[in-house]
Amino acid sequence: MNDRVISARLQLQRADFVLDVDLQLPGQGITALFGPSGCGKTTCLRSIAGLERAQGQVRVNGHVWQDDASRCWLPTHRRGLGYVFQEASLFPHLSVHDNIHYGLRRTPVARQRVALEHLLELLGITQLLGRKPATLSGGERQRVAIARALATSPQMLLMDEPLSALDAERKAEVLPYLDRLQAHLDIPVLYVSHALDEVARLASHLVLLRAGRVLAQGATATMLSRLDLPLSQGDTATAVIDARVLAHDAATHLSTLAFDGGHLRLITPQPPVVGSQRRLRIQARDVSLCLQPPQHSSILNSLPATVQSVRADSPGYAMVALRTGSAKLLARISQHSAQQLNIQPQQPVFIQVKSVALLD
Ligand SMILES: Nc1ncnc2c1ncn2[C@@H]1O[C@H](COP(=O)(O)OP(=O)(O)OP(=O)(O)O)[C@@H](O)[C@H]1O
Repeated sequence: MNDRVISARLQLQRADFVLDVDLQLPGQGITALFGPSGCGKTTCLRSIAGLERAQGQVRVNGHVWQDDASRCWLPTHRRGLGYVFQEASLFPHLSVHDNIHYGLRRTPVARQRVALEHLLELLGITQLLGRKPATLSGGERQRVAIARALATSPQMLLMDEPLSALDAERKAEVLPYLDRLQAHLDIPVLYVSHALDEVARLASHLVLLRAGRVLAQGATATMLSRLDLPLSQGDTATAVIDARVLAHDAATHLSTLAFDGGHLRLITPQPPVVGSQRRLRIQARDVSLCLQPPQHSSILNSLPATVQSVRADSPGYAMVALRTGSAKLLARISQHSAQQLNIQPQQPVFIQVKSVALLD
C-alpha cells in the first residue's frame, strides 16, 4: 500500500534548543532515532505523540495527526499511539492482567486489531498475569509495559529508550521479545536509543539527529557504513548484513549463511533454523584486507570485495568502506597498512572476517 509512510515535519523552539526535523519514514518495521544526549530524540518523539506542541505536520500511514496548515491537531489520546517509557510506569496496586486491560477498556472493539492472547504469548507474559508489578524483574515489567501499550492496537508504537534502565543481562532477556514483535506485528515502531548495538540489531531504518536536526536518515545497513557519518568512527564501527541460514553442522557447530555477496561461516552453539533470515553483525575491527586470496589461514571467512572509500579514523587507524555483492562492510585497519597496500577507491581486495555474530 503506497500510503504506508510516516512523515513528520516538526519545529519547536526552546530557550537553548531548536528542534527542526523533516522525517520521511517507512510505515512499517522499526525506525531508530539515534544521536547523542540532548540532540532532541525525546523531544521529537513527544512532539510526534502530541505531548509537546511543535509546529508542523504529522501523518502516519494515511492518518493526519497534525497539520497546522489546516488547523488540525489531535490530542495524544486521539492519535492511536502506544508509548513505552524508559521505566515501566505500571499501576502498583493492579495485577499484570489489570494493568494490561486498563488501557484496553477505553479502546473501541472495532479498533482492537491485535489479538491480546497472541500478544501476551509473543511477550512471554501469560505466566505473569496474576502478579503485581513489585514482584516482577525490570525486564518483565518492561515487557508488561510494552504489552499494555500494544493492547490498544495503536497505529504506531513510540519507545523512548525502553531498555536503558536495564542491566546488560535484563536487556539481553528483553531483546528477543522485541525481535518477535517486529516479526509478528504490523505496527511501525519509532525507537529512541543512544546504544548503537541496539540500533544495529533492531532497526531497519535509522534517523541520525544532531543538535535538533536530521544529520542523515536511511536504511540502517547503509547508514552504518557511510564514512561521512560519525557512526562509522572508531572502535565501535560496525556493519550489518541480512543473510539466510543455509546449513548447520552439529559436529563443528559451524553454520553457513548466504547473502548476495557470498557465504559466511560462524560458530553457533545453538543451531539456527535452516532457511531462516538472520541479521549478522560484522565489526570493522574484525575485518582485514589482503591483495591476494588468503591461503592457509585459520580465519573462517574470506571474500572478494571492492573498496568504496577510505578515510583517516582515530590516530593511527584508517576506516575502509567496502562492498561485496550489494552488502556494505567496514574494515578498520592501521594507517600504516592502508599506505603499504595503497588502498584506493574501486580497488578489488580480499577481506578476511575474523568474527561474525548473529544479532537476533
Ligand atoms: N522540559 C524542558 N524544558 C526545557 N528544555 C528542555 C526540556 N526537555 C528537554 N529540554 C532540552 O531540550 C534539548 C533536547 O532534549 P531531549 O531530551 O529531547 O534530548 P535527547 O536526545 O532525548 O537526550 P537524552 O539522550 O539525554 O535523553 C536539551 O537541550 C534539553 O536540555
